[in-house]
Formats: sequence, C-alpha cells, structure tokens
Amino acid sequence: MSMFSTGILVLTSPLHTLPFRIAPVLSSAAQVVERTLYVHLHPGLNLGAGGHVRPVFIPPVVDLPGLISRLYSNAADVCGHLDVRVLLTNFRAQPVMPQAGLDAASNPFPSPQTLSHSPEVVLTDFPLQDPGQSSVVAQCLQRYAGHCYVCKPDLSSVILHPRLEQVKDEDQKGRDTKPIETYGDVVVGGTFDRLHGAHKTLLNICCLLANRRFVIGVCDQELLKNKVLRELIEPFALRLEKLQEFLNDVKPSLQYDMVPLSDPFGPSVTDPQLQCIVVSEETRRGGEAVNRKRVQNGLSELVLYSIPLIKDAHHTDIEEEKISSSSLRARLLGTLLTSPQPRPAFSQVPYVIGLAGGSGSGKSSIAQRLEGLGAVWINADQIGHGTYLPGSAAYHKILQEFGPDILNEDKTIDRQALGRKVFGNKKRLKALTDIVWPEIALQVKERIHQAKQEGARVCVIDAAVLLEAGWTDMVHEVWVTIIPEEEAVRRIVERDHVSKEDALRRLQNQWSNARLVEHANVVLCTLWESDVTQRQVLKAWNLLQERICQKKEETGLPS
Ligand SMILES: CC(=O)SCCNC(=O)CCNC(=O)[C@H](O)C(C)(C)COP(=O)(O)OP(=O)(O)OC[C@H]1O[C@@H](n2cnc3c(N)ncnc32)[C@H](O)[C@@H]1OP(=O)(O)O
Repeated sequence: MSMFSTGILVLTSPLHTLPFRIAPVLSSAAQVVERTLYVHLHPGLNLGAGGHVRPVFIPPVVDLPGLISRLYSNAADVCGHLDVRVLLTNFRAQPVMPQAGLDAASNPFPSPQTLSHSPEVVLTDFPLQDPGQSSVVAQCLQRYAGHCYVCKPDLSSVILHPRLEQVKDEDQKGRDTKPIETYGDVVVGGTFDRLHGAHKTLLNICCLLANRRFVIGVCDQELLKNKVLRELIEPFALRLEKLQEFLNDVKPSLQYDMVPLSDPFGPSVTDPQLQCIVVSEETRRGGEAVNRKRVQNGLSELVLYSIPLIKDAHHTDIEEEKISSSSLRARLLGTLLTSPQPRPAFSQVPYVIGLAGGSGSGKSSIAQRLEGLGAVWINADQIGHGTYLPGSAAYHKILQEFGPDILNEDKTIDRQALGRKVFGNKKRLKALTDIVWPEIALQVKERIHQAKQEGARVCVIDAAVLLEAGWTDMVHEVWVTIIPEEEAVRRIVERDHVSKEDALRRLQNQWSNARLVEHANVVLCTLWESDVTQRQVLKAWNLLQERICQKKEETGLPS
C-alpha cells in the first residue's frame, strides 16, 4: 500500500464506542500515514448514502475529554512515530447568535480550513455494508474532507478495515453525555518541550473548554533550572512555534495568548477575565495556590479542571510512569541529534569521534566503554600529562612561563600546583594551552595514524576541552557528556581531593553544558546507574555502526 506523509482520519463511529475501537483504527491508519495524522470526529456520519454529506456542529459532552485522552494514549502505544492531532473546529457548545448568519450557525466550515500540513489521504473507519459500496463511500469521503479542509489535489482515500471488538451494552455504563461546561477564557501553564500525547490531551481539552481565549504560560529561564536534562529542552521560540501550529490546526477560531513564564503563576493570578485553569493530577495543588493568590489580589477564583495523567506504556526503569518530556529527553541520549558536517577530503577510516565534556562528567568512563565495544581510546588528558616530562620541549617552555615554583623536588612538574595557577585565571590558562595543545594535537594525530595502520575502524579522542581547542576538524563527529554542575562538583571533590571552590573554578574555565550541547552531534549523560550508562553507550555505538555502514555504501568503500 502507498504511504502518505499527512492524512486525515474521519471517525464516524458513535463516540461511546470509540474507546474500544480507537487502537486498531489508529494502527491501521499508521500503515498508510507516516508523519502527521489529523483526526476529525463526526459520529454517525453516513458515507454510504451517496450524494453530499455535510459537516455539522457536535456538542461537546462530558465524556469527550476522556475520549481525547484515550485517543492520544492509544496513539502513543500503537503509532508513537505519528504526530496525531485531534481537530475540534466542528465542536461547539454554545448556541450560535442569530446575527452570525444561517451558514455559520449550522456549518462549522463555511470555507475549508487550512491545516499546517495539507492532507494527501483521507481515511475512515466507516463500516462498509458490502464491498460494492466502497467506490460510493470513497467519493463521498473525499468530497466531505475537501469541504472541511484544504487538501492536496488528487486526494486519495482509504477505507480502513480494522478488527473491531463488539461493544457490549455494559461497556456503555457510566457514560456521561451531558454537555460539558465551557468558559470564555481558559489558562494553562507548562514547559511544552517536544509536544507529546499528554501535552496534546491537555491542549485539546483546554480548546474544548474555551470559547473565546486560551492563555498559555510557557516556562522559561528560571523555571527550567531544575529540569532533568534541561540542556536538551527545545529553545523557547521553537516551543512557541510548535504550540501555535498545533493550536491553529486544532481550533483556529480561538484567540491564543502565549506568555513566557518566569515564575510559577504568570498571568493566572492577575488576569481578571480568566475563568478556568486546567491542571493535571500532579499540578492540582499549583492550581489551588493560584486561587489563593487570586483571592489575595481581589480576583475571583478559577474553576479547577483536572485531567488524569497519561501512562507511558514504554517507560523504562529510570523514566517516569506518566508520559513526560524528561523521558523523551532521556531517550535522545546516544542518538544523533544533529548530522555531522560532511568531510569529503577527510579519510573515512578510522572514523573519529571527539568526546568532550566538562570535568567530572564521566567522559573517561564513556570512552572506556566505547573501547570495550571495539573503539581505540585516545586519551588526550594522559597525552597532555606526558608533555610535562622533564626534557620535553613543552617542559622548558612551561618552566619559562610559570617559573620554578611549579616544580616538585625531583624537578618534575607539579601539575596540581600548575592547575592552581591556571584554573580561575583565563590569561594564564591560555598561556599554558598555547604551549601544550599543539603538542598534544600532534601526538593525537600520530595515534590516529597508528590506529589506522593497525586496522582500527573507530577512534575516540577523549579530550575534555576539544571544542574550546577548536579540534573539530580532527574528528568526524562530536559527542559530549553532560552532568548537572552540583553532581560534577561532588565528583571532582571526591575524586581529586580538591575544595568545592577549586572544583567550581575549574568548571568555570570550561564551556557550559548548554554550549557543549549546541555543538554536539550526540549527547550522553552518566547521571544514573552504571547499567543505564552502558545501555546509552551501546545505543550510541550501534547507531554509529549504522551510520558508518551507510556512509560506506554511499561512497562505495568496502566494509
Ligand atoms: C584539547 C584537550 O582537551 S587536551 C586535554 C586537556 N588538557 C589540556 O587542556 C592541557 C592543559 N591542562 C593541563 O595540563 C592539566 O589539566 C593541568 C596541569 C592544568 C592540571 O593537571 P591535573 O591536576 O593532573 O588535572 P587533570 O589534567 O587530570 O585535569 C583535571 C580536570 O581539569 C580539566 N581541564 C584540563 N585542561 C583544561 C583546560 N585547558 N581548560 C579547562 N579545563 C581543563 C579537565 O576537564 C580535567 O577533568 P576531567 O578529567 O574530569 O575531565
């Protein structure tokens, strides 16, 4: 079957049956669509009668948020690679004002809505009565989709035949078909990093509850400080752009106000027009705190609308049970975040990884594990130490530059004493690295050459300040290890028996984690148990082997 990048799934099953059917329907849709799957709900739509079928407004009922949540959680389970978006333009709670005009009163799509990705295929769960009906249904479906949304010319149609369970009467018990209470202005807050099913559920429900305006507080700066792997959080502008795109698709009629949040409250405690705040089970107490502040500020309390957390069926032992952005960030570790610069003039064998990372970030433990998997480990720190041996060229230059008080009694250089002179003093550190870096670089290149002679396929240059030294032209890819500063300080103090202040001074001479990540092709983190690090390294190594093989196929080199 052909694959399409973007599709729109028109669900015609009655709403109460969907929770039991949505998983097989989504997994059949995922056989046809590979990137974005829009979901349009029109329960009871009869596509088998021929002629024109029109969209109508559907009143949102109390059951609907649960259904939306189920839909996104099933999507995460059965088609996690798809960007699923539930569209709500045809849901409306309030009666329409007579002055809005007859068409607007009864037709949710007076003109077709433009989506951020135009559908190339329309799919449906409509049950065919007999196979002969399929061309009538397909035509009707295409016309219906084209009436509602701007689709690609030559829109294809697919009638899905998932294996569906029969819905028994007792499955319908507890259904709540009362209309949902809606509000003029609704507010929500969050980081919204790498929009996932739980974010989308929250945003969809807010869109359902809001009639006029939806205020979204987006965490920035201070509020991100304590987040796990915060260096991998998408930039603020990108998070905003993705939110805007999603919301414009879901319900373009709403006014969206996106506000950077630098404290946990933002406009929720000052905006008099707000009526409702949407929270999760986890953030309910935050919602209650908002209301206390509003009362102090002389404002009315907000209705707290709480949604359940969505479970992540694929969570690992170090991840949270709920779908969370931190788990998604953890899954990025070891993967290729940005493609390396092509280096056509640079020999492909051995493939050279530059492994950089702040002091105490576990770089050497990663390099050692890579060595265990078959890489040649080139330890630049160790090579650097070798350049200090009495009689070497660097030894004399260092003595001239720093004077005899950095010598031990046996005339060898006391590296700790030298370290005290240079860490914390940028000028002095530069004087040292101007002497030793060219010497270390030369020896690293010799080791790579030697590894090549010995038939090595991968070399890892373990060099703390590889990026600061501008050694990227010596490597095919840059991998970096990151660790929160507090943990780095703790490790340095314990390992090198230096004071906390000295450890901090050392770190201040190095690039921040965020800056390292900006220049990294692959990021690794040794914050957790040793087997977690090993799994990360294995993942990075296996993906690297795939890239190397792919490059060989492209260039026609023997593997
Ligand atoms: C481009 C490269 O990365 S080459 C490898 C790094 N070496 C250099 O840059 C040479 C200059 N540095 C040195 O010669 C030594 O670090 C000295 C003499 C200053 C101190 O020596 P020692 O006390 O034995 O410490 P050691 O060499 O183990 O370095 C301690 C930490 O300082 C950090 N460090 C080393 N050099 C630098 C530097 N130029 N700038 C900032 N931090 C540095 C390292 O991250 C290392 O921590 P890590 O092992 O957890 O990564």
